[in-house]
Amino acid sequence: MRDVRSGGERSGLRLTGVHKSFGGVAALRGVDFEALGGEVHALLGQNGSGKSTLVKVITGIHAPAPGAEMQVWGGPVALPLGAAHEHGMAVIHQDLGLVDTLTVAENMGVSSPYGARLLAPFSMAAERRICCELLTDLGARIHPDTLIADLPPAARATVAIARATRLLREHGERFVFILDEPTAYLSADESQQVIALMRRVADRGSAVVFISHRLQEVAAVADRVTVLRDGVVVDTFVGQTDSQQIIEAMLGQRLARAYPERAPAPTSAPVLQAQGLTGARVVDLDLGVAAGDRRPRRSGRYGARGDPGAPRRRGARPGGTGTPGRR
Ligand SMILES: Nc1ncnc2c1ncn2[C@@H]1O[C@H](COP(=O)(O)OP(=O)(O)OP(=O)(O)O)[C@@H](O)[C@H]1O
Repeated sequence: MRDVRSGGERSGLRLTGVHKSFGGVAALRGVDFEALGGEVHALLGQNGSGKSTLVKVITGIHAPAPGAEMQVWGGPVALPLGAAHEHGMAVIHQDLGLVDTLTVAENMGVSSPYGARLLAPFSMAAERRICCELLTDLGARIHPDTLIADLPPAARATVAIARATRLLREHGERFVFILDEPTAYLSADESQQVIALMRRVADRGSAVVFISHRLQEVAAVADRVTVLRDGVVVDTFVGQTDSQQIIEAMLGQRLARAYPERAPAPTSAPVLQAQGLTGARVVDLDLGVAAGDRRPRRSGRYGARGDPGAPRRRGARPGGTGTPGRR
């Protein structure tokens, strides 16, 4: 179902009529998007669907074509936006941007208003106190003198959000956080903790935009899901999300068509068979291919690109997330 009603007073971020092209490539084509305070709003789409471009328009990195409008907490803002943090908005990127060799409090200090102004007096004691206050507010018990390098991933994400809050609250009390694939390289346990963190942030009144390719996580936390396809918002799902519907919206076709049922396993004898193959990217591989096979039967570890056994490259999407990539 498509839902374009304004959230009224709860509207943390509202964009209408966003178009953005790069030369001949139309990255966004008339996008409307709204994130409400108190909600986690997942922004989904296949690679190249326009998610990053939309975030860059929101944060002022890209200027949209004339005609686009944006409101933050109900107040109109001029586009292209100047400094997003002055409007209470922060993007938390995958790498979090923390300095591993500094402590939690020092990281907060680096991006504090004092840090930014450089000339203003800086008190480490005050920084520690503020740090504890912000972390406690996020429900975290992290000592301000802990080195970032010694923190587990979910705690680091908490510090990144606390640090952003440190800066944002200079400009207001209500915030919009955009988390760009924060769980992409985390284990299931760690991801759960980051998801719980997002929930807490939203429950404290902020609008949280969650960009992810992991549909199970989206289903676990999102109050609304907006799907972009080829630069167009094709659907917004409210409440309980049905992964199949979301995938179909992302693909633009029924799943049955996109992934037809596999042909029954061939019964004929293999025309090619190999056992115990080992090489640069293959370990003890048994392989059998029969006439009519769509996929060879195999066992052993196979390190080819795209295979679940392959070492994951940075930037590659983990397999088995339920999200089909563009093929
Ligand atoms: N700076 C740019 N110059 C030219 N084309 C661009 C630029 N940025 C994005 N595009 C194009 O705009 C379209 C949308 O890209 P965008 O990066 O916004 O998609 P995305 O949904 O964020 O993808 P991903 O999940 O891979 O990050 C793509 O066709 C992309 O190639």
